[in-house]
Parts: sequence; C-alpha cells; structure tokens
Amino acid sequence: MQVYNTQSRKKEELIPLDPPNIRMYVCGPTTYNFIHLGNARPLVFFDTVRRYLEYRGYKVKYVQNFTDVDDKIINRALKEGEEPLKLASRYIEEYFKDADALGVRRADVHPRVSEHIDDIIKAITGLIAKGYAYVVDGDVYYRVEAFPGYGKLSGRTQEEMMAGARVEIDERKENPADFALWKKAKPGEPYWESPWGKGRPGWHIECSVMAVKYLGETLDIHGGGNDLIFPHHENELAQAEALTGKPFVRYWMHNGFITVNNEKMSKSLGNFFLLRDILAKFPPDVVRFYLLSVHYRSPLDFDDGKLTEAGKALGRLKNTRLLACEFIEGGRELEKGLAQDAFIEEVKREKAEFIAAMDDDFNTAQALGHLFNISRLLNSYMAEADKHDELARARVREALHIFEELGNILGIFMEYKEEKEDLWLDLAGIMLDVRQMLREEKNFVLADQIRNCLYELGIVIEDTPEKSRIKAENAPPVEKVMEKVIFIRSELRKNKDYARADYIRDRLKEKNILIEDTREGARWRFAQI
Ligand SMILES: Nc1ncnc2c1ncn2[C@@H]1O[C@H](COP(=O)(O)OP(=O)(O)OP(=O)(O)O)[C@@H](O)[C@H]1O
Ligand SMILES: [Zn+2]
Repeated sequence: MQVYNTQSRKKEELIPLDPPNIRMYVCGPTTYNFIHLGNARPLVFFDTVRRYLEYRGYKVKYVQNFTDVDDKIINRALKEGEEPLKLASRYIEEYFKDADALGVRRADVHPRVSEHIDDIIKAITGLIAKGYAYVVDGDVYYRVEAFPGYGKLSGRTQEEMMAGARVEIDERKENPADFALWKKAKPGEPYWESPWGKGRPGWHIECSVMAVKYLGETLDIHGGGNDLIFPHHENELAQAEALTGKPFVRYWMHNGFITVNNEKMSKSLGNFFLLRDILAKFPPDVVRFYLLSVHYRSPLDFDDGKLTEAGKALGRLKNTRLLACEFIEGGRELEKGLAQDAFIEEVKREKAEFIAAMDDDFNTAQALGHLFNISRLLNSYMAEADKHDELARARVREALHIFEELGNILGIFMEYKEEKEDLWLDLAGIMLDVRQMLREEKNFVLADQIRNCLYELGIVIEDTPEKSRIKAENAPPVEKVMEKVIFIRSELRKNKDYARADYIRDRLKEKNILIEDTREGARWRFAQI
C-alpha cells in the first residue's frame, strides 16, 4: 500500500512499526461551535482510512482529540456568559450527534485537553529540563533553535518561519519563531496551577502529549487538514521528538480544504455551512459520497449543486443494490464455485481494481468509478438473466455481496430509514397523481375514495382548474399515510387495474419503500439502504 507522506512529499510503502497494528491520531475540532462541512472532510476521510485498513487486515487504534481549552473557546464563552469548559463540553456532545449521523465510527479514545493538564505540565517540565523550553514571567516557550529538525515537516526554513512569526513581535521571546507551551492566565480566564504559576497549555503541546500517552512514542499515521501542517504539526513534532528522542510519526497525512469561493471554509472566517444544516437537506451517505468523490488531497469547492449531483449518482448505485436484492429474494445459496462465470470474473476484476485504487494513497474517487462499473455489470446481467434461474440468482448474490462489501468501506450504503419530515407529502402526492389519472378516465368512485382517505388523514385537496393541491394542518404519521396508500392499491388490484397498482409500487420504490404482496395482503417496509 502506498501512502503520500507530507514530510517526504512522496508516496511511500505503508509499513507500520508493529504490524498488524496501526496507531493513528487525527486532530479533532476546537469545540466552540457546531462543526461545518470542512471539518466533516477529515472526519469522513480518516473514518474511511480506518475502515479500509481494517478491511486489509490491520488492527487500527484510533485516537482523536478535542481541543476544549483554547482562546477561541474562552472568547466565545465570555461573550455568552457561560463557563468555557461547559461551553466546550456542550459542543462536544453536539459534535457526536453530527459525526454519528454521518456514520463516522467513534475513535477508540477521544481525549480532552482539560483532562490531561497534569500530563501536559509533566511534559513541559521535561522540555525545560532538557533545554528545549524556557520560562518568562509565567509563560513557557519552546526554544526552536534547540531542535535542529525544526521545519522538516513543513519544509520551511528557519528564516521563513521567523519572518512569519515577526507579525506579532514579542520582546520576551528569544526567537520570534518560539511558540507558547504554557500561557499565563489573564484576569477572568480559566486557569490551572503549575510550577510557573496559574495558566493553561498552549495549543500544540496537547496533541504531542495525548498522542504519545495513548499510542506510544511513534505513531504510524498522524492526520488532519492542510492548515495544520504549519505551525501545529511542525510544533507537535518538535515537542514530541525533543521529549522522547524517537521519530514521532511515520506517515503524515493531510487532507485538502473544502473551500467557498476558493477560500478555506472556516469557523473564524465565518464562511461556513454547518454540517447539520446540510444533513437536513441531504442524506448522510450522499454527503459521504460527495466528500469521497474527489481525492482527499485535492481541494473541493463547495456548492449545493454538486451535492444534488452526488445524490443522483449515489441513487444509481443504490438502485442497482435494490434491484439485485429483489432479484435474489427467496433464492438459495449454491455450493461454492458453481456460480463462477465470465460475469463474476469481471466483477472480481473490478473489485481488484477498486482495491488497487485504494491501495494507491486512498484514491476514493477512482475506487468509486469501479463501483459504478460493477453496478453497470450487475444491471446488464440482471436485464438478460432469468429471475427464476437458480444459478443466475446465485451469481447476482455473489456480485451483490462484493458490491456491498466495497460500498461499506466507503460507508455509502448506510442503513437508515427515509424519515424525511415531508415524506408524508410525497406519499400524498402519489395518491393525488393516481386520483388525477382516475378522474381523467372518469372513474369517480375510486377517485373519491382517495379524496376520503386523504380527508381521514387530515389532508384537504384543493382542486383548481390547472391542478390539484394538498393542504394539512399537521403532518400525519407516515405509517397512517402508508395504510391508506396500501388500501388504495388493493382497491385498484381488486378492479384488476394492475398497471396503476404497479405505478404506485414504482413510485414508492423511488421513496425507498418496498411493497410485498402476501396472501394476507400487502406489506410495506423501508428499503434497508
Ligand atoms: N475547510 C476545511 N476543509 C478541510 N478540512 C478542514 C477545513 N476546516 C477545518 N478543517 C479540519 O477540521 C479539523 C478541525 O479544525 P478546527 O476546529 O480548527 O476548524 P476551523 O473551522 O478551521 O476552525 P477555526 O476557524 O477556529 O480555525 C482539522 O483537522 C482541520 O484541519
Ligand atoms: Zn493536533
């Protein structure tokens, strides 16, 4: 497997320190707001990295921190009159709601800065003792000149880094590039006691300390967004290696930005779209599909239209999955090997290509292309094959199994109910369309029955010369609406109007609702997709 390493600026063979274990750390959010779509990119991408590494047989230990002590949190808390730690912890809860909704698996450990102050103080004490840090009036700074490797991750020279740091000249620092390990508390700020007085940790030290604590002195993978390469990760590296004398990270991985008008989407710039607002409009697997449809190192400019397109594209894959599920319904598993044929061979070739793409620095965009190829193969096979042929069903079953296995690595075949708030409206719309058809052919008895059904649900039809509209005071529960839809469909079937009954079935399928006709009557369920 090849992984692009930011530090060497090239792809390298992935060789973990202690195979099959992989120790992975990703910088999490500073929790003073809900997360935005930009923050969701590393979340979904590294979740996919983790799933794929596991698929390839690695045992991944994954740590993701929360920065719950920070200037931005304190400022926000002061403005809102809330305890900073309370505010941060509130947003951590909200973070989990969003991440869970996106199908992002929780990390093995989610350490918080506020719970590791003692470890941090110990680390800073160690750095001072070794000559890598110095105290000035209650502040502690890292002495970059003491660490010859400073700049090796970002590739910046000492001069460049000093030039960057000169913006905020601080006479008390030995070198403008020196950075804070400990900050003396200003009045009104939260603080902890330390050998240097009341204060709190700087931003960078937390990750070195928590990463080493939970994963050991050398990590296999350390990730985050591009913005973290300098100074955050450069500083993490300098701190950790100065302390342990060991290489801190074997592979540094950084994702490109989600941008808005080519500018990084960020909380501080204020040009962000909250993930939860996006999830109110688009299903979570569509958001995942969208984020994974571009290589993780490339920038991705946000626009609503692309999410809509992603929804359509993913819809094609899901439709294949649905058709294949239906095709094999009731079929038996055949003995291994019996199903082998050219079709299965081709599907397996696409699977191998999918794996090759993911092995090449997690090229999810290419991998998705191979999923589409499998989808096309399945569709054309099913179009030709006989649903009652046991062998054909076994082949579709095997291809579907591969299709799902690969889709699940990307997390794009999520199991959720289509619980859109306005699903009832879509269902009532289907009834309205059927009623219109019936009226056109002067079947007023059934047309009126539909009107009555809707009326019982609290839905009123307003007929205008051009078209009919529906109105309801309150949204009726989907279950109740479905009862009526099923009833109307059974009336149609009683009248031997199978074409219209099938029309309803097809329209429901578009809404992820499957109808099954049994001897006791029709049953419905949400497609498990
Ligand atoms: N626009 C973006 N695109 C991709 N990744 C991002 C983007 N913004 C932030 N990230 C990543 O999200 C994670 C959490 O970042 P953080 O909480 O600092 O977000 P932020 O919006 O950049 O915040 P701030 O505006 O306060 O700097 C980090 O790994 C960061 O690199
Ligand atoms: Zn970090």
